[in-house]
Amino acid sequence: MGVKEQVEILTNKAMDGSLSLEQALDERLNIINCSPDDIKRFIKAHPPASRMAPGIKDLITSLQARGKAIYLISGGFRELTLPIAAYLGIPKENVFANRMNWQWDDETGMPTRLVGFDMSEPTAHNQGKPQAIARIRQRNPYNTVVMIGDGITDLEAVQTTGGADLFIGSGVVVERPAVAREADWYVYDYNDLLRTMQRYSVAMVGSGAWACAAVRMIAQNTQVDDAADEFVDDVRMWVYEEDFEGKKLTEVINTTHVNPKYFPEFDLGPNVVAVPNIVDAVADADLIVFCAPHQFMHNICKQLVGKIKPGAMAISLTKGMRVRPEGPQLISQMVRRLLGIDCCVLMGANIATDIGREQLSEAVIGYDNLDAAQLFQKIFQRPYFRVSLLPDPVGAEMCGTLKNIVALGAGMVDGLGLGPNSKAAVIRQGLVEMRAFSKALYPSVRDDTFMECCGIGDLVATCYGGRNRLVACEWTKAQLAGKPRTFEDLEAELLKGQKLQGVLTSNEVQEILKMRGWEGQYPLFTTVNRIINGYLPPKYAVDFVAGAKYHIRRPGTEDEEIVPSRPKRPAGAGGVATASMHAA
Ligand SMILES: NC(=O)c1ccc[n+]([C@@H]2O[C@H](COP(=O)([O-])OP(=O)(O)OC[C@H]3O[C@@H](n4cnc5c(N)ncnc54)[C@H](O)[C@@H]3O)[C@@H](O)[C@H]2O)c1
Ligand SMILES: O=P(O)(O)OC[C@H](O)CO
Repeated sequence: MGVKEQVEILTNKAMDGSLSLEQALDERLNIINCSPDDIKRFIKAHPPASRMAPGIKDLITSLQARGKAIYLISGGFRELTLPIAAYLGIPKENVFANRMNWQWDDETGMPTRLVGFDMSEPTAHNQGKPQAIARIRQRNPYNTVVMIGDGITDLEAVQTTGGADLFIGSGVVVERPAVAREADWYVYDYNDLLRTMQRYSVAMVGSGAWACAAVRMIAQNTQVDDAADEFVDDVRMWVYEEDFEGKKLTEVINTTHVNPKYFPEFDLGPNVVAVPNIVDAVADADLIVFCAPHQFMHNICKQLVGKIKPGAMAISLTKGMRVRPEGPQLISQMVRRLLGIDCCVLMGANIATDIGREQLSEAVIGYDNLDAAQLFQKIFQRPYFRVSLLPDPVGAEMCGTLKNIVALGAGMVDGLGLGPNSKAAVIRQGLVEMRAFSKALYPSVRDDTFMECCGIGDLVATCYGGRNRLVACEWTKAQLAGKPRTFEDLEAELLKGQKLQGVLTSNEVQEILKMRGWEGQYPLFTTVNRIINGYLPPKYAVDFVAGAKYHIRRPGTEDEEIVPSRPKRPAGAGGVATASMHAA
């Protein structure tokens, strides 16, 4: 009988429990009696790939992709187990196996002859596997440890206090009746495990330009079918139903895979399913992406109360906030409050059409729950869309909200026909006020967040290429031409159904500034607000310090009136500040 057969017999005796592990090791030592070169030759002749049970590599890859830690605990030898671990992508610090003790050559310092085993390794003894698991648990606060194996010594892992919580017996290579009898679950094919692992279903709530660009990326990611696939292919998208050229918009999207009204240039993908009923759209979703204009979000959330799958997680891409008598509320806070689920945010310099064109863009996921953030990162990350994680969700969302006010100022600069220096001044002051206001409301907000793509990055992109900038620019030109138009009118004409966030946000933020007596500390925010409400002419966009110095007076009427802060100076005509007031 050859060495291989003799070792196999001993291994089987140890695995079916008829020989103690210590005895089996001793006897193996006598049989093997190998040198380091013998081991090298063995590994070369029998590379790890040739020694794998079918399906095990895919199973491990898939578990790791879900963030599960994998350990290899073996009664075999470390020298032979490490190459297998490397092949399976298991870090060597996660390997427990027996260590060989060598005789060393005094001259060369090289190992020459096997002389025994390191008996301090838990795997050198019976009950060694539960001991190894106990060590793992001491070092890591895992909630659940599952042992998968085919031997009695693997089964012991679950029969001992402090060991594994569940044992899955394997009959993939060899079936041992005692193991099959006692296992919590017994499989003959690792693909059975793979198939039963949870896959996450994703829903998008919203169907405007950014919602469509985002769902297109998600659908590209969920469509990938490989061992690491964690997501159901189809993505359900709630569409606020409307007619488009005589047909229902949802029908048009489901037949053409394009949203012709809000994102006309781009194919969303065959796996995006437009759903007109919001409850149907999210009912089965594990991951819910909110991306609707902020003014609709409260009504949206109210419709979903009690309709969300237990354990679902959310992310908000919406930029804006809500102001209630009891104080401000960010959209993610509203989702959390009304729906009782975790909600991260995704914020960045993300102009929808550029992302549709697959131009490089950056975003952060602001999170409290790292596991949720990592899952969401997987559904958004594309080669052209770099997503990083930021543990400051409030800071990120405040950036996304407030930059829309600054973008109005930047649009005014453009409408006034001024150049980059003036716009830079508005952007710089805007960033200062964004940071100050965010920290004043939420002291935990981090300074560094404003240097991220959700801060300065988004501010620059929006002030040069956003819709708020565009509409404010045209509004300013109309004012200067003496043919004033309203923001609503220009929004409808220029954006064709898309929604501006900046004007509402400016009014919402100004309400907070007024309530707290902070207007003077935020001259750009205050001046922009006064301009869009007709109290100051657009030229104050670059003279915001002066613009904010006017007091608002309520002379016994509901109407606000702007007057200069220094009463003796001459005022302009009527209640609206003019250039002559500023000259004062
Ligand atoms: N467009 C962008 O480039 C972009 C980029 C980043 C972030 N955002 C933010 O994403 C959010 C969503 O913007 P968008 O670009 O996806 O939308 P959008 O402005 O392009 O479209 C408006 C959407 O609102 C929907 N709608 C209209 N009336 C509604 C109602 N009563 N109730 C619910 N929905 C209604 C429309 O069907 C449409 O889907 C906003 O907060 C925006 O600031 C937009
Ligand atoms: O087009 P805007 O002005 O709504 O801005 C779009 C995005 O917020 C840019 O990141």
